Amino acid sequence: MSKKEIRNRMKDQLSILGKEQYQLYSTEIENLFFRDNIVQNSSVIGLTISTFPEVHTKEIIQRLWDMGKSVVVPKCSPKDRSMNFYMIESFEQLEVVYMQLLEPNPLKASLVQPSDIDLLVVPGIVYNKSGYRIGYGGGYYDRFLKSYMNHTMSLAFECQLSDEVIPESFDLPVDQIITNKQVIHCKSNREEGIR
Ligand SMILES: Nc1nc2c(c(=O)[nH]1)N(C=O)[C@@H](CNc1ccc(C(=O)N[C@@H](CCC(=O)O)C(=O)O)cc1)CN2
Ligand SMILES: Nc1ncnc2c1ncn2[C@@H]1O[C@H](COP(=O)(O)OP(=O)(O)OP(=O)(O)O)[C@@H](O)[C@H]1O
Repeated sequence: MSKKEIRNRMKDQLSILGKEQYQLYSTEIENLFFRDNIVQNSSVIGLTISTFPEVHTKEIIQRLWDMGKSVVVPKCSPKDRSMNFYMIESFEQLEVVYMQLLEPNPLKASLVQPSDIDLLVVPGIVYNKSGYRIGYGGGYYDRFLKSYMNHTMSLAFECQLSDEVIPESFDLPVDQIITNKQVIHCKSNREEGIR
């Protein structure tokens, strides 16, 4: 199956997830996220503002703020498919300008260098256990990750795992995936050849 077919099939599967299950699983992932050592030791964390059926992030962002951590979110540049991360202290610093996604308003938020982001939460639609993923097809994260050297992690519903994800030359894997059931250490899976 092609990347596009795998992506579309998963989108269909996720779209029928009931709101209650969506909330329950998202909260389970959120709780595992906050128990994680890397999360606890990171002060600046990059996330996207989720839209259904992505694992919820607004609740996570609010809890990070409550803990005194810094939250940075991406603004996309469609012309060169690059992203810049801005620090937000409130959801009022967000606006919709691109693809109906909430992004930081650069007039209301400050730009942060990638090297200052301790942990980056990478969005996606389908993942394998070695951390390779299929996203929305923009290639934004594939490009960004080339020069991002700190910790990476994805949040996913257990049903988003599939061994059908075959990496292409430009794909870069995440270090860890947190699902509603488990924490997957992708780096060691890659070393052991587990897909
Ligand atoms: N909530 C959330 N925010 C996010 C992401 C995400 O996955 N989730 N992104 C994760 O990367 C970035 C935005 N990703 C995007 C990916 C694709 C397209 C886009 O233009 N898609 C075209 C098809 C592109 C193609 O075929 O090459 C389209 O849908 O028409 C836009 C944004 C940043 N913000
Ligand atoms: N590092 C890169 N440099 C240049 N082009 C790239 C790079 N990475 C990906 N691309 C291009 O971007 C397009 C989208 O890539 P892909 O289908 O892997 O996106 P995705 O992983 O689903 O999206 P995302 O990374 O935004 O979550 C592809 O056509 C690919 O050729």
